Amino acid sequence: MTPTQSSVPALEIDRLTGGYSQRRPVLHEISFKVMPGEMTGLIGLNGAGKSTAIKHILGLMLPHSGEVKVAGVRLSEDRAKFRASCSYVPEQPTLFPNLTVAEHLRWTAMAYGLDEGEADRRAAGLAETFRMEKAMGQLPDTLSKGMKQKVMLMNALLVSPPLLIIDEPFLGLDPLATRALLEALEEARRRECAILLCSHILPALERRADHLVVLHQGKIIASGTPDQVKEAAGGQPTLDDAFEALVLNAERGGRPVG
Ligand SMILES: Nc1ncnc2c1ncn2[C@@H]1O[C@H](COP(=O)(O)OP(=O)(O)OP(=O)(O)O)[C@@H](O)[C@H]1O
Repeated sequence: MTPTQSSVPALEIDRLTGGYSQRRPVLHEISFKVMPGEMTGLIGLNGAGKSTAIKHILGLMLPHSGEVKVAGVRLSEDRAKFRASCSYVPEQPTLFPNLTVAEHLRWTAMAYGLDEGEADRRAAGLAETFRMEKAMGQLPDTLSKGMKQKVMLMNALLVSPPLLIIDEPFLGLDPLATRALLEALEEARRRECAILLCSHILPALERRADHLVVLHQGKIIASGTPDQVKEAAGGQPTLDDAFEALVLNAERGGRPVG
């Protein structure tokens, strides 16, 4: 049987061991999948290995062993397709100093070969969603930190790739922008976009994520739905409580759960 598009994971990580040196890997045999239309939260303490995992997913670092597939393709099989299948919003916005907000969106639409009319329509919708209509003609230097982050998010959402990876999106955003982002992510999911979201703001993930992957010292110590993770942590009432219990358990040498 030929698999349909939505039966192919947008992201599949299989027993990935990796990091900055062969002698001291950061990640140890991590495995998880994100299906089209799903949102997975990747959580862990500072230094747990989340950014290192993202670098492997983006193909910026190669596995020591195991593999990463994006939309069913390994980096070594088809570099261009692998790279075009995911879009990444880093924690620190990186914008072109000489392009206005509107020009960033136009440039992204051109780079990804989007239909011009459709891209303009989506860009206008995103500007409205993020309350950025009045800022469309401004250069990055004249924008606030949160507005710069909105530009990054608008560019990623304009493309709507099979896999969208967002690192700590909530920190710089005001409450309306946070709500707008969550709505825009729901809309992206309806278009079968898979989302991997790294954040230390656990209540948002508890409410919105389909799955969670809890990383500690480069190993997955729990995974599953938010309810399964809370249950695995001894029936904790909130994800914050569950996370703390799981980390303390792992530090006492407890077995991974989930
Ligand atoms: N460029 C690097 N060279 C060598 N080691 C690194 C490098 N970047 C990170 N590390 C190490 O890799 C481990 C995982 O770091 P990583 O940045 O993946 O953590 P993180 O989970 O993203 O943390 P945070 O929540 O603080 O962003 C840490 O021990 C860190 O010291």
